[in-house]
Amino acid sequence: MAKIIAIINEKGGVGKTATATTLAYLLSKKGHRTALLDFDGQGHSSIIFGVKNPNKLEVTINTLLRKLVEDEPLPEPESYIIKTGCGVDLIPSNTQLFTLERNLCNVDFRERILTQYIDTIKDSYEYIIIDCMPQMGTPMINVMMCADSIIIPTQAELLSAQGLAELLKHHQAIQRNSNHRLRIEGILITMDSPNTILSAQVNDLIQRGFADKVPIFKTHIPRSIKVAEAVLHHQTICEFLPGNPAAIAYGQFADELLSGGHGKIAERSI
Ligand SMILES: Nc1ncnc2c1ncn2[C@@H]1O[C@H](COP(=O)(O)OP(=O)(O)OP(=O)(O)O)[C@@H](O)[C@H]1O
Repeated sequence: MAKIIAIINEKGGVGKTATATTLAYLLSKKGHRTALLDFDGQGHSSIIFGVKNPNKLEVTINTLLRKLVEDEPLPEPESYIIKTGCGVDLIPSNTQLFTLERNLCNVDFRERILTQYIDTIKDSYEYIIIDCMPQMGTPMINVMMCADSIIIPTQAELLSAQGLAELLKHHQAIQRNSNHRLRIEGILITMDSPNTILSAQVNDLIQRGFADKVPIFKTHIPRSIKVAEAVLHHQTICEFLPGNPAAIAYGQFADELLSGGHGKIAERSI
């Protein structure tokens, strides 16, 4: 049965998609049966994994959730799960997902629709990685209800770090009241520019604010323009340029995650 790991931060542009796609890629390369659920209406994970125009797809996660709400049978997974070239199975998304919050508002047990869906594919994988949308609300509560754990990418800048406290409150409430197994794998610092004053200050802020509350990955992902360039080639940085410092750091992050050795003290590993 799959471990469900959600990549969450309600702030936009902090590296959720880069982290979700790269982690899924690395897990698959290590031989784990891995699926990536694109749970963001922007469909960026779908695009990185080779979907040219997500809005032309017939079946996306939104279609599947709508069928569950309307008590209709789901199509066979083989008919809609996209087998990507890099070995990851993709459950795609497109702009229809932006209507999910509104469509769920009068639905009974609306916080558990995604759990219902995940239950239908969970036995086929070792890992299901969820790339989340940058906002809280019913769709994100659905994610926290079905996930085993969450990773919180945070850009090394002040405004990104400030949103963390709010997210931790949501996590605590859901863990206490509904999904007791939901744990935080850790905060992952992304787009870091080591050796800058800003990076040192934000790192210090995150340490002082959170190190006694949640684990912080020792590995930081450095900023590299090549991460954005890889997207143009529909690839993650690890496939596009395995020797790039961000690719190497993502590899170290994946090892840290799998070894369970990510502690509470963040030391620079790069
Ligand atoms: N380590 C990095 N170095 C440089 N650019 C990066 C890095 N990681 C991500 N980016 C770029 O930063 C932008 C935002 O990253 P990404 O899409 O992963 O963030 P996100 O949190 O998923 O955004 P959103 O909230 O909009 O879904 C993208 O253009 C991406 O290519």
